[in-house]
Amino acid sequence: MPQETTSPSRNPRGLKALPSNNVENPLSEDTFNVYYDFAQRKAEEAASRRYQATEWLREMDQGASESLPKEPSEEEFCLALRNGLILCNVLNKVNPGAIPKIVENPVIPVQSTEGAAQSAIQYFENMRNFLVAVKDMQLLTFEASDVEKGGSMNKVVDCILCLKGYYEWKKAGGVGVWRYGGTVKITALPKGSPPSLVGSESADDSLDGSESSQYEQLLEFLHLSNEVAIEESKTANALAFLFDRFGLWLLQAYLRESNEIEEFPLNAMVIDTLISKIVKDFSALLVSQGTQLGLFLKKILKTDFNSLSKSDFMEAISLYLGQRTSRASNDFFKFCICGGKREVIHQTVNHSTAYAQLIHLHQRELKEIKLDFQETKLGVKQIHSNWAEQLRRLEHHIKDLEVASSSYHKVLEENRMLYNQVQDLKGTIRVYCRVRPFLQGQTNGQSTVDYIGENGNIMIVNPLKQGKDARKVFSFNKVFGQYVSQEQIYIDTQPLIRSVLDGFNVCIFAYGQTGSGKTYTMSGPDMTTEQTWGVNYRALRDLFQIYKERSDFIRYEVGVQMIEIYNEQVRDLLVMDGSNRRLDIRNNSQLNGLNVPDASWVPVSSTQDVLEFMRIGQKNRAVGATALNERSSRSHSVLTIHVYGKELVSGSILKGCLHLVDLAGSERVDKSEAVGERLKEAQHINRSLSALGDVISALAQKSAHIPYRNSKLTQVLQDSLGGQAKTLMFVHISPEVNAIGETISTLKFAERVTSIELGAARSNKETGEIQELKEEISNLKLALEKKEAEVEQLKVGNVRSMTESQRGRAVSPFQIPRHGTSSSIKPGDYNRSSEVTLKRDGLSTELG
Ligand SMILES: Nc1ncnc2c1ncn2[C@@H]1O[C@H](COP(=O)(O)OP(=O)(O)OP(=O)(O)O)[C@@H](O)[C@H]1O
Repeated sequence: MPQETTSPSRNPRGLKALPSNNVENPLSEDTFNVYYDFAQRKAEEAASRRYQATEWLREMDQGASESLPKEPSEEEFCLALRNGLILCNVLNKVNPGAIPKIVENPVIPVQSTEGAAQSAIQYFENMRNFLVAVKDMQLLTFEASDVEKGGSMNKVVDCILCLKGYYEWKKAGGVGVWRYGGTVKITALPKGSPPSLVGSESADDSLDGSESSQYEQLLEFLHLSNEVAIEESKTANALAFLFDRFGLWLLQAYLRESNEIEEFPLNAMVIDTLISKIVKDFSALLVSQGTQLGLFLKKILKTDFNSLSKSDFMEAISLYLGQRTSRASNDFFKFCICGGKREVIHQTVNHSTAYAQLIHLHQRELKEIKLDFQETKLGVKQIHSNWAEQLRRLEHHIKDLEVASSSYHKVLEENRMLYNQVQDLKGTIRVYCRVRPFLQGQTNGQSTVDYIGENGNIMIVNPLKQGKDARKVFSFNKVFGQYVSQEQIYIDTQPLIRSVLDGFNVCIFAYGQTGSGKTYTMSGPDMTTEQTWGVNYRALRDLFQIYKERSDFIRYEVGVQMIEIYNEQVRDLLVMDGSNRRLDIRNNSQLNGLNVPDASWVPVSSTQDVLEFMRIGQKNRAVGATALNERSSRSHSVLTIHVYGKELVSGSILKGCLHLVDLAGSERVDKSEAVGERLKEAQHINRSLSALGDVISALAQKSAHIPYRNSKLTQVLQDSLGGQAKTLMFVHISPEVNAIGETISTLKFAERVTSIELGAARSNKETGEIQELKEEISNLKLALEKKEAEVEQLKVGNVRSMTESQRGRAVSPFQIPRHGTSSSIKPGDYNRSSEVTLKRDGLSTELG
């Protein structure tokens, strides 16, 4: 081991730049030690590189192994190489023919003066050739003065090691450009630059020769040449290490990615491809890094060199590193924010600054979020309390509304009652108007109904007319729009049903042109669901309900009749035998309250009973087809419910009847385009409806004579139109434009009806005494009749006729038989004929 590397007193390279221990520059012991350690380390590294160069020279040249010791001192090394012989021989081995002629004088001991002179010649010749050849090969060179005493042996060592590297690369079959130490070197020199400043062949094109020279000078200035070389080799190692890691990570990542593939084709080709990809990426990365660093250095080198101190340089490097770090941190942030994989970051990035900034950013964001959260919380709380307040106010308001609404309903109810009472007192006929909706399949075209008011007004618009004539307002007791339910229609009718059980006569009839909805209102579209039940069924349901409620103090008997007026003939609809007997109408003196006493009278005790008979009646009803309506009823149907009640305590008798009338279509004859039988029907219908109009007109004018007898219809309804009855008319209209004529005439007729005052209705209630007296009179009358008949028979000796007059009179509790009413109801007979039905429904037959 040479002495200079072990002895601290020896300066292997002079250490001229290191501060010496002199009085002008006194150093503390610590500082001195630091410098000393540094100098020693440098000397050791320089010696190690020198030995490396020596070893190679000895291998390459026989002469070297003789003249150059294995581990020469710097001086020995310099002496051995000074004549350039070894260097030229070695260079010719590396690059045969590089030096065509080598001056090979016999070796003369260096101590002799002659030898020194010869050596000087050799030195000039050989050294010059060597340096030129090395320069031509674009390898590291040195200056001729470097092999003199006091020259820089480090440069000589660098040159030899560079040559060695080149040689080994070449021997290994090196292709392309060889880079010394694998690092980028400053090579390009301007013309005329001293050969000593030649760099390696790897060029950084962005740096010009002067910069290159400056770099060398800078390194010299910093006394870092040697250190740089060491650092370079360290960097090379580090890069090699990084390369390995980077490459292996990529490899790992690739293999991990392909985890699911069972049989991974790890053949040579795959490995080669992978590795070459990694190398490519890594090289690109290095080149870009190198470029950036080069730019940075250029920036520094462009500054005034003389004013650049070592600390300035270090500071600049720190600045650069700082900038790089912060840029990397930013990238790192972005990566994190973009949702990069954390574990990957932990593995690959160790940026404490980045973490710190990230944490800082997160904390700041957290703080902002917390503030936002607090604000939102407050906002929500505020909204909540506002809501609660509003809710309280709303509840209060709703309660007020409930109170107001209940009072309003009470007032409404009261109004209705009062109104009905007034109507009752006035005895006016109540008229309700109902508008039929457009039928299924009809397009909801223009409606003639323009407006329906709350107070019973309806405005009809005639699209065929212009100006004020186009609109006409009619007033009724109530107007029901197209979508009013059956239930709502019935509500105002309900009080009338109670009246029937109180002994009043009530007549409800439906008026309107064919297809305007009369049957719909009276019977409903079908009987299957209670929801669609018409007025008839609802009325009967209520009637029997009240009947039951009062059963403790009034005993009721109820019977029904159903007749049809067709072509001015009255027909019984409850016949079971299909007979088509013409029935007579008898008014005024009917003690039993039957205007058509010969029609079947059927006792009933429940809604079901009535429904059953109504079904029979509907079946028997004459139905004909016209151009206006396929199923046009061309007759008036009258369902009459007779109620007889006896108050159990007082014995008073109550007699009421309810006429439910479904009139035939009210349209004019010409409209129905009927001929023959249909024409006859239409004429009869028109006549009866005209008669109805005449009766109404006469009643409205309070005429002395009311022409009831002009039609069967007015005759049947006489009690309900003029007497002490309560009458309600449902007038129906269709909304279609083509029905406008009929609609207006219907409404005009109905308006006339509204104006009629019949006077206050009267109950048919008779006290027990009157009833007894009446019965007595009746019995006396019967007895008298009997006597008269006997006398008559005795006179003519016709005993047979007498027996006939006594036979077949069925008497119901409220059916006081009249002389000559041989066709009065015989429930017994009826029961016999409809035995099956009656038994099933459990009908009372006690009236028979
Ligand atoms: N308020 C309503 N809602 C729904 N459909 C109705 C309404 N009124 C009537 N209709 C429908 O209109 C058509 C004719 O009605 P409806 O038979 O009751 O008329 P009409 O005046 O009794 O006829 P006709 O004089 O021939 O007896 C029927 O299909 C019926 O279902």
